[in-house]
Amino acid sequence: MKIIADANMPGLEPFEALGRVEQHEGRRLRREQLVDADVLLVRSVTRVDQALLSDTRVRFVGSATIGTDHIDQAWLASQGIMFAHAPGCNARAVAEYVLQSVLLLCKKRQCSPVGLSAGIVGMGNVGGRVVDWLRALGMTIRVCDPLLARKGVAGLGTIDEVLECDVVTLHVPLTEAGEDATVHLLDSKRLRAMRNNQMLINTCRGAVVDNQALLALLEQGKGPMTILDVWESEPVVPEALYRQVQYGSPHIAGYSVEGKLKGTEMLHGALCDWLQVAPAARANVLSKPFMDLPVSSEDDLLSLLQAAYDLREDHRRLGDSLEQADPAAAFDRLRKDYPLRHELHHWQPRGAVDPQWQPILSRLFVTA
Ligand SMILES: NC(=O)c1ccc[n+]([C@@H]2O[C@H](COP(=O)([O-])OP(=O)(O)OC[C@H]3O[C@@H](n4cnc5c(N)ncnc54)[C@H](O)[C@@H]3O)[C@@H](O)[C@H]2O)c1
Ligand SMILES: O=C(O)[C@H](O)[C@H](O)COP(=O)(O)O
Repeated sequence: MKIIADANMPGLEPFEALGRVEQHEGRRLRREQLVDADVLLVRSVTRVDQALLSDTRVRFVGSATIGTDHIDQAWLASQGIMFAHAPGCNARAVAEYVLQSVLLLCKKRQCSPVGLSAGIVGMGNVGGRVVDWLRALGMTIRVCDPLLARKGVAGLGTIDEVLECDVVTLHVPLTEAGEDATVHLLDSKRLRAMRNNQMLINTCRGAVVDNQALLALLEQGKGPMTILDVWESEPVVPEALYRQVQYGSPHIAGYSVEGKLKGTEMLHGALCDWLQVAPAARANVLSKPFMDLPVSSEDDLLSLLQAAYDLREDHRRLGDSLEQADPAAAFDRLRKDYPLRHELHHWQPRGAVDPQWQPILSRLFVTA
């Protein structure tokens, strides 16, 4: 069996027991490279559709990502090609990014997040965790998720109610059709209704926010304080927009070691199920290193998060990449050569905990 996988996919060793693994650059993958492949494993930069797979031998496609907007699932189903992805794999990494973003923005505004309102758009794997963590931090929560509302989940608001909150964070899939389509969910009108003492964080997909409208607003000194991990024109990041946001990063909110490995591991499980073979036993988990917990202020919590991962570094690196001759290639290189970054549960917390900070810290250090 021939397995073609994205070059940025770690942890492929277990697949070697199932077939011959070849890695290729995901953004440049061509149909000719797949003609005699049986299995295709991608990340978000490969568009998987008829143009890529017609007249190939591929019968199983896996995407080691949460998002699936790059996959034409209807076409795969029509061809009887099995599809699997990795829901929730990097949700903790994204939630840690969002928590750090909230603390960074509050620090810039010289305010405390406690008592501020947080509006969460989309309450799935990531949004659900963000709701739980920001509530534990002492923020009041409003959520908009029309799909959950139709399933009977109570207490949800409308998008426009949620966009009134002090902090707005986006966690929806990118969808282009239907009444819940999310493309340009934050269009020019909705963005213009936001005040400049609000904060906006986008870690889902660039096109959920109309980037041109956002830039126009920010250039006039209006609009919310903004953090963008995702950009409408990736791998191109408009320098003007980068200069206007408080922090910007190259689509890496989910790039923890654990999140990436879990994505690959979930695909391995799905492929073994499909092949009806038992997955090989996994190696024992190593004991966890200690991390001291002197948290008695928001600054301490921010330092703790930044000891594991510092968003300001990603912002600086993205800025440097925009100075290079080919910024789009530099964007991809930043992602390919991304430094090792662990989720907080990689460490074992040590030391007395101030009761005020217990709710959030207990959530950060558990594995679930
Ligand atoms: N930046 C990154 O590295 C990164 C990492 C992981 C995920 N993501 C993106 O974040 C998205 C969300 O991740 P997730 O794991 O929470 O996905 P999920 O599928 O678990 O949850 C998405 C939620 O959005 C809701 N939703 C759909 N349309 C909506 C709308 N119009 N308004 C409000 N809610 C709506 C759904 O009902 C669902 O509850 C993914 O689809 C992916 O595109 C980005
Ligand atoms: O949807 C996701 O899971 C993330 O956006 C995705 O993992 C980003 O990383 P990439 O797949 O592009 O390497």
